Amino acid sequence: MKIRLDFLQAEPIRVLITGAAGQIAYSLIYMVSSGEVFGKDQPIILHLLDIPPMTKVLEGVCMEINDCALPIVREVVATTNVAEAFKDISAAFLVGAMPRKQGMERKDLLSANVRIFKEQGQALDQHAKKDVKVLVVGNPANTNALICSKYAPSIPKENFSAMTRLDQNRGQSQIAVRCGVPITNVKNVIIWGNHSSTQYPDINHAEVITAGGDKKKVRDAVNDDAWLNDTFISTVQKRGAAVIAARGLSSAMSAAKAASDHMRDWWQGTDGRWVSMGVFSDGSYGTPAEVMYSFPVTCANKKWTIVQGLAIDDFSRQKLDSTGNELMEERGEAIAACEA
Ligand SMILES: NC(=O)C1=CN([C@@H]2O[C@H](COP(=O)(O)OP(=O)(O)OC[C@H]3O[C@@H](n4cnc5c(N)ncnc54)[C@H](O)[C@@H]3O)[C@@H](O)[C@H]2O)C=CC1
Ligand SMILES: O=C(O)CCC(=O)C(=O)O
Repeated sequence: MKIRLDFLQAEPIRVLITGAAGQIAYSLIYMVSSGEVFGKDQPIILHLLDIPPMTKVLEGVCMEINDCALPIVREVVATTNVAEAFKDISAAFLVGAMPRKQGMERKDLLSANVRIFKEQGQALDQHAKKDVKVLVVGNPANTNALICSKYAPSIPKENFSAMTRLDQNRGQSQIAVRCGVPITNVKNVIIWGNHSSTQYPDINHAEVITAGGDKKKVRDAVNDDAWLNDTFISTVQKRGAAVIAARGLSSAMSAAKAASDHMRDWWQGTDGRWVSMGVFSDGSYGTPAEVMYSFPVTCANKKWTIVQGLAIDDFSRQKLDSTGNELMEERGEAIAACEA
């Protein structure tokens, strides 16, 4: 499919979405193609990858992209060929993987999904641009991102990230509802660690503009430590499972929105706002180095920087350590699965 619009001057960039026939991609493709992520003046060539049994579904998705008549979409490369999918790409959303079913933990997907990310790491290494920005969404996202980067040694480790933005959005939304304010009034909710039930949603540095217009610490505005230290944390940690129980399918619309938010902020910058991203840990805050740990970061010039100097109390310390331990365990299992 080709749509050519001569008035768009910028050179198109190639953007890959894997799992393109799946449910997250169904929302994500539109968000990316509407200009939300890379900018309304940035033409794109969409690369869509899925597996051969999904070819017909992928054809239907391509028909719909055509029918959306999207000004920035110059071309669609829909394929089941990994080399073609990764050729010359500048950004990748690695969504394609098996989702968990009711009763499973995300790490139960590890052995099935980690091999996909080994293969795609190798494909990035061989075919993608060296400054490609990679967002891993497929679970277990942090460890899949680590494996992807391990098998793409020619691409800087800083170019790989895992999605914890959905958890951040969930946390901010819980606080906004509790305080009775719009979501835009809440900032600096942090997700530390793994995108799993050990993640630590931390409000100790978060602020809210209250309904009365005052800027307050979230802890003071909510004024209910029992709710903040227990119900809030477990609601965010278990939100994915709650959606599966309700829908019979895992979160998709909200996951696509979070993937768009994550890549947009990385690409276009956060202007000082903190966002949470799973990134290659340098050991900041006493976390294990060389795992993909979610930190608060700011982004500028297409680079992320970990927010430093935050006070970590004993309650938080224990939670940062426990999710870090899980990531180290996953790393060991994933490397063993890739080498088997
Ligand atoms: N990090 C996060 O916050 C979130 C992560 N997820 C994860 O995202 C992943 C995708 O979820 P859905 O879109 O709902 O699943 P889905 O099952 O609807 O779609 C997945 C698609 O990936 C394709 N696929 C499988 N293996 C592939 C491969 N090797 N290459 C390319 N495509 C492949 C499948 O054929 C399918 O079309 C799951 O692992 C899910 O757990 C979902 C929500 C949030
Ligand atoms: O919970 C899951 O395993 C699927 C989707 C997900 O990761 C989430 O909703 O947070």
